[in-house]
Amino acid sequence: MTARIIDGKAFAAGLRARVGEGAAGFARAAGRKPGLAVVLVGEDPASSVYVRSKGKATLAAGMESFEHRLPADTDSATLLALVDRLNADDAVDGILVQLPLPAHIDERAVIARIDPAKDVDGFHPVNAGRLATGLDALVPCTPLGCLMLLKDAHPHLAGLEAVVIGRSNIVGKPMGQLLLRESCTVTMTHSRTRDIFAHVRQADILVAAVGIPGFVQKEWIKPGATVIDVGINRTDAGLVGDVAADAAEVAGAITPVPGGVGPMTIAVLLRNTLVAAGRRAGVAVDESAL
Ligand SMILES: Nc1nc(=O)c2c([nH]1)NC[C@@H]1CN(c3ccc(C(=O)N[C@@H](CCC(=O)O)C(=O)O)cc3)C=[N+]21
Repeated sequence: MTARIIDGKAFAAGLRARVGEGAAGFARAAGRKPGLAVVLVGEDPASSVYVRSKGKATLAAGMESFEHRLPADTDSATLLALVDRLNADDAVDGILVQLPLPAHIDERAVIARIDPAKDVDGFHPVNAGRLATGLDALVPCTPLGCLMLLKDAHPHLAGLEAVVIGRSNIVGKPMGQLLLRESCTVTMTHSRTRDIFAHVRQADILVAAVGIPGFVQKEWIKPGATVIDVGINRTDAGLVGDVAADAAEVAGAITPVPGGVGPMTIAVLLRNTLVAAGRRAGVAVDESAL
């Protein structure tokens, strides 16, 4: 058997189109477009590419894009002052500060400074806490994108064994929360987990977010499992995921790299911006239609 390939690129295109319709409806009701501000400190080439594609996707969805590029030696006070200005700017519904930041800047302090209502990355402790306690939250884009792909593949997630590899605040932890919210039995594994394959082997649903190319081996996969590969690793062989390519011979369904989770991250960012705009402006946005 060979796995069905989950087409994240196509799903993301559909989501972007639905967000575009929602953005047009918002604009009619509010008299302005939803606005997303993206802040990039320094000139990391990969980050620069992502920021440009975010800007293009934002405009294509009928939203305003505000790009702020600051030099690599920008000090914390300057960056925090920019965040304060964006927090106060009524045209800005979403704020994304591209990570990682240069080492001399305290990332946590910057994230904590963003108005939680504009935190479209869902990284602010208030949003993390709201997600964990079952309140309406802005949810991190990558794990929410993974969940959308999973729900599409598996209308009934309740009771399934889900294993997450990786415990970052950006992917692993919120992914675990989302799967728990869907009533999966969730196992969180990480670099210190003993006999990790013995856990992975139980997984009906596997989400791999470790950042090690080909870390998950074919033999670890339960036959028929749904595998979401969050890894985007640049190697001499090109972009590869955290799951070995031959795992597709065993899995029931699997996301490719590229063309899987990556495109979903940007589409969900636009979704979160529309949701934030609706909540801020008191304009009804049908989140269930997204
Ligand atoms: N505050 C913050 N929020 C982020 O969401 C954030 C960030 N910082 N820093 C960098 C990472 C990375 N990221 C990606 C977005 C899209 C693709 C994507 O579209 N990938 C395509 C193409 C990959 C390629 O060709 O490079 C794919 O997987 O098919 C990948 C990675 C968002 N990030």
